[in-house]
Amino acid sequence: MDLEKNDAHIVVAGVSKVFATGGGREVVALQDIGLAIPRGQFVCLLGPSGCGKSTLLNAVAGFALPSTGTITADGQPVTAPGPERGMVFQEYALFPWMTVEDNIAFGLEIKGQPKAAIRATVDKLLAMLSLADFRQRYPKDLSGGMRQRVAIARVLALDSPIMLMDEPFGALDALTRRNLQDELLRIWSELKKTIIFVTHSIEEAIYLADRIVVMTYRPGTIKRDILVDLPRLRDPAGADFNALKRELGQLVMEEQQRHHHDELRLAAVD
Ligand SMILES: Nc1ncnc2c1ncn2[C@@H]1O[C@H](COP(=O)(O)OP(=O)(O)OP(=O)(O)O)[C@@H](O)[C@H]1O
Repeated sequence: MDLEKNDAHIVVAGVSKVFATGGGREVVALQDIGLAIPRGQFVCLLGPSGCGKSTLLNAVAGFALPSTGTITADGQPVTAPGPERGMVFQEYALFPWMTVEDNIAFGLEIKGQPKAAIRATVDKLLAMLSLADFRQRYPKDLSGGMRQRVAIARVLALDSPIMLMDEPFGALDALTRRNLQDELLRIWSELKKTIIFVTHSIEEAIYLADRIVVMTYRPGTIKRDILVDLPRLRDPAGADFNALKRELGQLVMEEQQRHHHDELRLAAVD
């Protein structure tokens, strides 16, 4: 384990996060989370609403630091957002007044890169994400799937070795979602990123991940940490896929029920 930790790209150690919710009440969103993520691993955080997936991702991103515990990326403590950790949100965080190419170029311009280098990177990413015909469009004139391609290209432009993705495909229809999952797998295997990907969807987690971390509902802890060794591209209709889907379904259902009971209890108190 120590060897694994020394080699890990991201290390989360003893992380807890407590939110004060007013009236002296507290929510323990995360409790004693420990994870060592090797370079290049594709990790999915899976669990029902409220189990702390986004809280954990935001802590790794440096947006909201843990109450206790430490997170390191490449051996460096995470104390703020940084260029080595790119984030893709569910809601496409694009600038509506900028074209596709300007959205992708934005981070590079901030970094002060020369114009020719920016142009070369943008062209490469437009081709990689099949956006070349859309470079002059504005976000409002794009479908949800296309917008999310631009959001991914924007993070890739910064060349972050770590990609943090918070339900990035949650708002897309099934077909577009599968297309983007396939694109992401292709990009991941080509660029060798380390990815932490939050999802509610068991099928999405099995389709994408090397490793699935199932979380418990309040306090958010690690319920199960599963390595997925099914060959890629995975077949959602396959027997092994479905056996794992059933196993994970059971685990997630238990936590969903705890969520449900908690809501009933809180409603009774109010
Ligand atoms: N800023 C905050 N203040 C108070 N409580 C919070 C805050 N952010 C999150 N929480 C609580 O912490 C718990 C974990 O929330 P979090 O959003 O991380 O869960 P999640 O698993 O990502 O859920 P979802 O899938 O719905 O986004 C929830 O009970 C939530 O209500």
